[in-house]
Parts: sequence; C-alpha cells; structure tokens
Amino acid sequence: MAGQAASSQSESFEYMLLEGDPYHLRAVVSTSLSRPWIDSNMLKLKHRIGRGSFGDVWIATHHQHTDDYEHYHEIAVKMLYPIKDDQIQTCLAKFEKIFSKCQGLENVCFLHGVSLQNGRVCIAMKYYEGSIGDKMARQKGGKLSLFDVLRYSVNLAQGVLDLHRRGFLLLNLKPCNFLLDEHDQAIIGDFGIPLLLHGLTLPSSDLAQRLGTPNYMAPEQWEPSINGPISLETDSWGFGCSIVEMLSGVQPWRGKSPDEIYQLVAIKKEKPNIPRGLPPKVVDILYGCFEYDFRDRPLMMDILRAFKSCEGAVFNKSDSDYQMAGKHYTNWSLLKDELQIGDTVRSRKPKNSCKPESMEIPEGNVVGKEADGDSIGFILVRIHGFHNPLRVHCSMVERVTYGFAAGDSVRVRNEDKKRSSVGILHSIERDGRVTVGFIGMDTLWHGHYSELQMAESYCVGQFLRLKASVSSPRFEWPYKRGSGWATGRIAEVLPNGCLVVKFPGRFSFGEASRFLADPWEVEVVSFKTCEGVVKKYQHLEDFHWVVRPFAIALGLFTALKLGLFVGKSFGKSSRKKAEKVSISGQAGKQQQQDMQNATTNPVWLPHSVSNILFREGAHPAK
Ligand SMILES: Nc1ncnc2c1ncn2[C@@H]1O[C@H](COP(=O)(O)OP(=O)(O)OP(=O)(O)O)[C@@H](O)[C@H]1O
Repeated sequence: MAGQAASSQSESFEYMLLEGDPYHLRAVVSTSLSRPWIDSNMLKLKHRIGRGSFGDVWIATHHQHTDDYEHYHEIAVKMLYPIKDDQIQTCLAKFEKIFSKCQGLENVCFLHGVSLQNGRVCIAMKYYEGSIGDKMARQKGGKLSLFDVLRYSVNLAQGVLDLHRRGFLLLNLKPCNFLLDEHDQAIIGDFGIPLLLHGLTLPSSDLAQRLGTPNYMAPEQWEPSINGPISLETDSWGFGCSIVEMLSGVQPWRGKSPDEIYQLVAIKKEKPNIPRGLPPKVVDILYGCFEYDFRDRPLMMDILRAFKSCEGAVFNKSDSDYQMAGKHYTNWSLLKDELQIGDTVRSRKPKNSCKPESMEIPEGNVVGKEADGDSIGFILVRIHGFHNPLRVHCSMVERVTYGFAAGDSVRVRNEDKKRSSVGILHSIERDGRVTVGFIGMDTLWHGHYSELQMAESYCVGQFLRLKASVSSPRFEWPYKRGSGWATGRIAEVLPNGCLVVKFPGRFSFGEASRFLADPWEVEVVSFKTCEGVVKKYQHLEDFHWVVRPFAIALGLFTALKLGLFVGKSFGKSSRKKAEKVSISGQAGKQQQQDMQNATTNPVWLPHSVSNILFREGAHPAK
C-alpha cells in the first residue's frame, strides 16, 4: 500500500486510503454531507459511555461547516474493536449499504455516518437519552411495567420490521440496544453490527465467531453454516429474549458462560422462562419466538400485530393471571404463505417426513377463499375428477409452484464446494424466485427455481451410512467395529438439510452419540435391501447396542442347550448300550463308570460353563 492510493469506485461513497496516519489509513473524502463519510478531524471523542461486545460507545462532537454555516453537535459514536487493515475497506463498503437503506426510518437509530479514528471504524449516530437497558437498571427489581413493555414492543417491532423489509437482519436485539428518544419512544440502536463484521477476519477469533450476544442468540445463530441458516425469524428469538428480560428483570441465561449457553440453547434445546400473568396473545407469541426450528417462529409482522392488539389494554392482576394449561399455541409455520386464487395446492406433508400421511388432495387449484379475520381460514380447492370444489382449511395444504413446495429437498445444478449439494427449499415465490437453506451457508441461498432439481428426502428414523464414494466426509463419522463406516439413524433433520444422526448400535452417552451428516454424502440402509443373512444381522445390530450382547448370550445359550441335548442323547444311548452288554469282571465295571462320567461332565463343554449350568439345575437327567 506504501506510496499508493487506492480509491473506491463506489459512486456514492468515495474514499481513498493513503499512507501517512498511524495505521497507514486516512480517508480523503469527496462527498457531500449526505454521504456517510465523516472526516476524522471533524469528530472529537469526549468520553466513553459504554462498552459492548463489538466495541465502545463514546459521546463525541461533530463539527460541521460550510461557508456560511458552522455547527458543533453532540453525537454518539460506536468505536468498533480493531479489525485488520485490509478488511477496513470491506467493512466501510458494507456500512455504506446499511446507511443508504436505513434513512428515514422512524423507529431506527439515526445514523450520521462513519469515520476512522486511530484505525478503528467509528459509527456516528444520534445521541439519545439512554437505552431501555439503562431504564431497567434504574427500576426496582430491574423490570418494566407490562404497560411500558407493550408500548415499547410496538415501537421496536415496527423498527425491526422496517429493517427486515429493507433486507437487514439485526442479530443483536437486546434491551441495551433499544434506545429511548425525547418522547420516550423506543428506537432500534446499534443495528447491523454483527453483519457488518461478519465474514471479516478479525483479530479476536472469539468476536469473529460470534454473531450476536450469547444470551440473546437463537440456536441457529451458533455456527449458522451448520445449525442455520440465520433468517428473519432469528431476530424473533432475540426479540422474545428481550421482552422476557424487560418483563422479568432477569437476563436470559444470566450468569452462564457462552459455552454453557451454547449447550443449553443449541444442543439441549432449552428455552428462556416466560413470566406468568401476560395477555394470551403475548404468551402465544413468546412461545412461538422460542421454537427451536426457526420456520416455526412468528415473523416480525406477526409479533407487531400481537403487541398492537394488546397495547393500551388495561390488565388488572386477576384478569391477567391467565391459566395457560391446555392452551393450543399457534403453529406459525402454517401462516407464512398466504394462498391466492389460482394457486396449485396439495395435502401438506408433515415436516421431516418422506411420505404424506394422507394424500387427500394429490393436487388441486384454489378457486375460492373464506376470510377468517386475522387467522387462517378455509379455501375451496377444485380437484380433477370431483364435480364440486372441496372446502379445506388452509393449514391442511401446501402451495406447489413449478413443481416445488417449501420443505422439499432440492439440489442446485451449479455446485459449489463450500456448500452441500442438497438443501431444503424454504420459499418459492409465484414468479419463480426461491430461497434454500444449505449446509455451509450462513444465510439462505437466493436463486431461481430453474436452477433447482428435486433431491432425495430424508426423514427421522431412517438408517444411513456414508456412500462408498465418500472418503473424507464433511462431518466426523464413526467406524464400525472391524472395518467400514458405521450405520446410524436420523434423529433430526435441520432446516438446512443437515442430518443429526445417532448410532444406537454403539454404546455411548449424551453428546458422544450425536453426529452430523451432509445429506449428499449418505445413503439409506434398510433391512429389506440388506443382502444376505450376515448383512441383515448387521442391520439388526445397528438398531441398538444391546442387540450384539443379546445375540452373543443367545448364541451361547443355544450352544449350551445343544451341548446338553447331544450330551443327553449320547448318555442315554450309552446307558442303553451298557444295559445290553453283559458286564463282567472289574474291567467291565470301570468302563461303565467312565461312561457315566462322560454324561455328567461332557468334555466338549468348558469346565466353567458346565459348572454354571449344573449349579442352575440343568443337570442332565440320570
Ligand atoms: N446512540 C446512542 N445514544 C445514547 N446512548 C447510546 C447510544 N448507543 C449506545 N448507547 C449507550 O451505550 C451503552 C453501551 O452500548 P453498546 O452498544 O456498546 O453496548 P452493548 O449493547 O452492551 O454491546 P454490543 O451492542 O456491542 O453488543 C448502551 O447501554 C447505551 O446506553
């Protein structure tokens, strides 16, 4: 970089990196004030007001001037932790996108721009009165009233929804990032920072790996390329955590280390506790926010709708202390696709199932809809061969567009080594646009249906082994005693198609029994298709680790029984023979004695085994 100037070709955000400042970085700006760059000389950091996981927050003064105008105003500056020099440009380019897209949003922190101070990226934003986190810290018990929580939730859900509509995931929703303006309205602050840093090589590997704040992170946010992808509903989990904290004053997983939280949330599938005494719609939403599979969570629009419907309602203690026992919660995954007249539909496949339970509607066309307020209603489906259209509930059917339905296993024609070749279709628009979750991708893949083809589906309970052609699988796979890959059973199919496999044929506890598999690298094994008795027996062994010891015990027992049977028959025939033969003299008596010994203690049985058998009363009849 020495002596050279590198300039960005970006039209709306032009800066050059020059040698000269302490980090060989100095931006020369050729922009108007509406552009995001702020000359570092125009920014004076005053004092630090906070320290978070991605950087420090400072109060600063921003000096703005033109020929006839000069103004100093107070702003807040988020100074990110150091990132590598060669990554700064990428980071700034990403910020520019965020900046250009989030202008004019009411419930979103106002951004002034971006600058560099001592080689560190500084995001300049409006200075607000404080955060909801600060307000909670001042309250008795550290919690807010239900009235305030409902009111703030509407502001916040609106802010998140606006950002989602502009294509941003926030990934770091928490009370400390909810700012309060002069009208006591809640504002989304600090948004987009995890994504700003995502994919950059950061000096701190801990920071690089973390795509949020552990206590508020959804299961798929931990290692999204394996447990993911992260999606809009990932923010629903963080939103739910924040609501729970505001209501209870207790941070989810308080006092636990990131590793412990990972174990609880991503592996053990535990959920934050939902406080009692909430309006049923809020409880329903919160339960939904903590669904392990993000496809089952509500979208921000659903959350906004639920909080809006409760906002302003006055709840006294007895009215609000709802008994939730026996309550059926909304299955949000069924509400995500609003059917239209003309859509092709078929009976909905149960999730992670290879075959539909019943194919009442193999395929039909929606010819009518019955509105049912906010909730899903009935539709009329015309099916070939039926005179009258069939009236079915929307939740019973799934839309099929260009032959694909959400949840199908699909393959992309153009392969990419980084991701698996097989994934799960998450959405298909009527114009053919699709999103697919793949192992190896942190976010959903966006493409067109013409790039896809159907792939084999896997379902829970199927037995699998690695394909013979796979020598180095993506994930560790155990060996079978003797040789070759072990056979495992699918315990779960993740939203990106990743298979969680257990090995019931291996004796192991807890985590050691859980493995992952790329669907592209495995093949199904079944009792029917195993050729030969040995293979069939091996398949039985894969069912449970106890099959082998049981088979050994059974074999031993059979051998003993057989031994006894042969021994008995031999004894009987010997005695018969002995009776027939006239025995005379000492030599004859000795011979008879030897024969009797042979029946009571057969030489072909090991001594210890025959002892056990005789002790247990299986002594051959004399
Ligand atoms: N624009 C702002 N105006 C006023 N105060 C702010 C602003 N942004 C942040 N703060 C304050 O700074 C504190 C620390 O913020 P920061 O975002 O660094 O911490 P954090 O949210 O815990 O961490 P992080 O977002 O990095 O995970 C917040 O609690 C908030 O009170």
